[in-house]
Amino acid sequence: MHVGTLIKFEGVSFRYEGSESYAIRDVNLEIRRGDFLLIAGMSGSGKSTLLRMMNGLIPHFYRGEMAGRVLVDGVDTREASVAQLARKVGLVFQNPDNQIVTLRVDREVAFGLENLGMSREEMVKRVNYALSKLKIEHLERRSTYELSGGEKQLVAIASIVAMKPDILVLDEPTSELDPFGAARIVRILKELNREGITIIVAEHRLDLFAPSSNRLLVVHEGRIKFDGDPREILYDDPHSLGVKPPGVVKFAKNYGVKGRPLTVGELIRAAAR
Ligand SMILES: Nc1ncnc2c1ncn2[C@@H]1O[C@H](COP(=O)(O)OP(=O)(O)OP(=O)(O)O)[C@@H](O)[C@H]1O
Repeated sequence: MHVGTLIKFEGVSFRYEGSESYAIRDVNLEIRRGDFLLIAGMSGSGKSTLLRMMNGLIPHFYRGEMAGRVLVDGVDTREASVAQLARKVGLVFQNPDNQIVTLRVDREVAFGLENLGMSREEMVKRVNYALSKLKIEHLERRSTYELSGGEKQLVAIASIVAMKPDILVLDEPTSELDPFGAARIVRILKELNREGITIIVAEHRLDLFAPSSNRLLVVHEGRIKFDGDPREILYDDPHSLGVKPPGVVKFAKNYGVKGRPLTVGELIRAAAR
């Protein structure tokens, strides 16, 4: 294993119980410390399944047939409990309603910390840290029932950020958010990444996430079909893998702009050259 490898998949396949086909097929993958890894692919391609294998939800909670092994910081996920893995890998669920379990925002953000046996003083610090990182201090005393879908998504992320995991895994974190809210999530994740947290995010909104990612993985029918620089696949042949190229890419190709820009800013600079 390379120095700096945090998560390693070795010949991993998984079939959910009751399902005839494999959701993940023979996946080999190394995720390194500091990566901002974006996972794309059509609906049902296996993105959520891959993420569930990174924190042990598979095989500990989801039943099925698994081949190969997943190592998190050198530990086989089959040999560690989900609670142990949660100290390293924080997973934000696709649907915040499946994650939020308490009635008030501050309690929700503290919930995971209570299970770590942390002092009250440290817990208050962590809750404040997470609320301020997500810029949702104003929601602190609100009932979780009164939150909008977007607010719930931010609270769900804050409750994982409070645990300060080495690796933050997010399954479509912007599904409930408008473009401004989604751009805010990208900024927050970028900041966390700069602070040393490894970010892994499954998303359909490539236009927002690709510019911040150092690496893009395209999953197709349970297999990794591309693993590399986002600019490469988005400019070469995204359609063959069911990936919709961002508007900037379409524009740059139509008008022959060089330099493979991914953001409007890059596009303008490239066009001016
Ligand atoms: N809990 C489950 N039980 C049985 N089959 C499942 C379960 N979860 C996912 N699957 C199946 O596994 C395959 C991969 O699904 P997965 O949810 O990993 O894809 P995805 O790329 O995350 O999709 P989406 O973008 O819609 O979230 C699909 O065929 C799906 O029907």
